[in-house]
Amino acid sequence: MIYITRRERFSAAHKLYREDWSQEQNEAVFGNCSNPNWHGHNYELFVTVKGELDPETGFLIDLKKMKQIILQHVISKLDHRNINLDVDFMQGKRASTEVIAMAIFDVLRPHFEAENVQLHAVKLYETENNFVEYFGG
Ligand SMILES: Nc1nc2c(c(=O)[nH]1)N=C([C@H](O)[C@H](O)COP(=O)(O)OP(=O)(O)OP(=O)(O)O)CN2
Repeated sequence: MIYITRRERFSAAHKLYREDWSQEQNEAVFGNCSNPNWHGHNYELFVTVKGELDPETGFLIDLKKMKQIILQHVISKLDHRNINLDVDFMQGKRASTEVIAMAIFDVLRPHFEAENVQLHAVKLYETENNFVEYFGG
């Protein structure tokens, strides 16, 4: 079993809030991340897949293919977008780093399975100090 990781980046706006809470409640729980007029992050995404090497190529999966899957299904939907409003796979979900990482995992998993590799982990940095790792449910 071997693992390979591709890094991508995207910039996006979001806020952390619940519509069923007052602004005061949102601020008490989410702090300035609940600012009504949004705020942005430069996210860094690491996607790791695992499987067996193809002895003919020495590849687990062609990194160009890996890049294309991540760009098509994730980055193109998130980059320069509002995560709360614009992103189909985030509708009805909280835009926390944890939830975004889990949603990205669920989006990507079938596309890598179709390439005969297993999605191992999604690591998502929201800031240079804060990141989440998700290994599937
Ligand atoms: N469990 C979570 N907690 C928080 C999340 C989250 O996604 N999951 N998100 C936020 C804010 O959106 C934001 O990421 C926090 O920003 P900040 O604290 O400013 O992060 P920095 O790394 O820049 O902070 P330093 O204090 O400079 O380390 C809050 N909580």
